[in-house]
Formats: sequence, C-alpha cells, structure tokens
Amino acid sequence: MAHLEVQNIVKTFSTRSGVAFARALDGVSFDVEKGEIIALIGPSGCGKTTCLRIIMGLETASSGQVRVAGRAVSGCGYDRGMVFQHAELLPWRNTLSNVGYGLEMKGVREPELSKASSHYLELVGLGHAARRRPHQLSGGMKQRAGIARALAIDPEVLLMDEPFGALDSQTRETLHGELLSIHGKTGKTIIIVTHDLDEAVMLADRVIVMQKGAVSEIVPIEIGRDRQDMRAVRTSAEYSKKRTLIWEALHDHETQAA
Ligand SMILES: Nc1ncnc2c1ncn2[C@@H]1O[C@H](COP(=O)(O)OP(=O)(O)OP(=O)(O)O)[C@@H](O)[C@H]1O
Repeated sequence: MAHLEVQNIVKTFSTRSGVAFARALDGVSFDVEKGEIIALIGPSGCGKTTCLRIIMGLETASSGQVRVAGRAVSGCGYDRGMVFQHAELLPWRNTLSNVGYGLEMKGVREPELSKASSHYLELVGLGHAARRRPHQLSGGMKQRAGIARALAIDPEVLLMDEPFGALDSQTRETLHGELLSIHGKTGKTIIIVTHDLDEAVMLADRVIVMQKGAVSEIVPIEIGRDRQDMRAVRTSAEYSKKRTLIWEALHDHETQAA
C-alpha cells in the first residue's frame, strides 16, 4: 500500500444552482511512496492546484478518493500540511508564533508550543528572526516561515503549491538546497506543484506531467537523494535527459493542439 493514494479523482466545478461549468480533473490517479518527493507540472489551468487542494481537503472531489497511510481523506487534517505561493503569515503575530499557529490549533500548549516552534524555526534557518513580524521578513524568509509552520504539525505529507514561484531565481535556488536538506533531515513525503522544469527535475524523485485535467506522463528522476551538490546534479546526463523528456511531454501536447 502506497503512503498516499490518489484514486481516479474527478472534479467538476458547478454554479450554485448545480450547473456544471468547468471539469478541472478528469480521473487523476497516482501513488506516492513514503519519503518520496513528487513534482506536479503542467500548463496553466491543467488542474495542478485543484489536485493539491483536494489532497489537502480544501476542495471536495466530485468522485474518486484520496488515502493517506490507508485512511480516506475527508476534509483537512493534521496528517497533511500545506505551503502556499504566498506564505499567508498572520501580520499581527511574530515569526515564532506564526510557526506555532498550527500547533496551537492542534491543542499544543506552553512550554511545548515554544519549544517545537523554535525547533522548526531553526530547521529553516530563521532562529534569528523569531521576534520579527511578517512585514520585516524578505520573501524568502516568509516562505521559510511558511514551510516551518506546515512542518511543525508533523504531517505525513507536505503539500507545496508553487512555494518558490514568487521568488527571484537566486533565492529560489537557495531554497531548493534548503528544501533538499530539510527533506534529508525529516524524510517527509512531499508533493510540490511547479511551473519550473528545473525545479521539478532538481527536487523530485518522480515528475508527474499533467495535461487537461489528467496525468499524461510520470517520469522517474534517477539521480538519487543526495543532491546537495546542485551544480553536479544540474550538469549530470540524467538531469539533461529527463529535462528534455519532460519538456517534450509538455510541448508535444502543444504541437498536437496546434
Ligand atoms: N473555484 C473554481 N471555480 C471554477 N473553476 C475553477 C475553480 N478553481 C479552478 N477552476 C478551473 O479548474 C481548472 C484547473 O484550475 P487549476 O487552478 O487547478 O489549474 P492549475 O494547473 O493549477 O493552473 P495554474 O498553473 O495557472 O495555477 C481551470 O480551468 C480553472 O479555471
């Protein structure tokens, strides 16, 4: 049994009167093993975010189901944590207490609350910014805080919706290295939605290419998990081979549609 099972998910958005007007997902299925990093990539509107939101329990599938560690998902739960494109930190809370937000909701109280929040803040390299408010953080620091907040509840699966999409390329690369290092320390199962082909190949064990609400291809990236030397990874034969393969999978479709 896989750690996360996405089974034949269909999602149709309807008007309030029940008239269907958008079929976002058309039978999406894939399995994720414990500790795997999966990248979901595909053109705008192909259903990546909808798929992630259904796994998180923020949207309900029209049919099909999601199972985490064998349990069917119905609504949000502490077995899944989400990181958004914009960290959505609470402006009146400092970084430490933003990181602790999910723990508080989970019923964790002092002194465990501060201890656990500090641990995850240190894990993302933000120990020095514990007392700062969100407006005093850079974009990269906000995303690090968002990752720490999601990890603090110790979820089975970490879901990331274009977490680095709004960052400049240098900060994005730094955070790729940090995510790889966090994954090395925590062994979390991660699904990351991205538009960035290099991000997908650099981070993922398998890249799932989506087209028009369906999985069109699943590409394994056989580089191994030790990717801290990002320059070596980027110049490896496997990297360029898989990058080309995924590029073609994304563009084949455009050629067919033309
Ligand atoms: N709440 C909603 N109501 C109606 N239609 C929606 C809703 N959310 C998404 N859709 C539609 O579902 C389809 C898939 O959207 P989704 O946001 O999942 O795509 P995406 O691949 O994540 O796109 P992007 O890369 O641009 O973020 C689109 O046609 C979109 O317009």
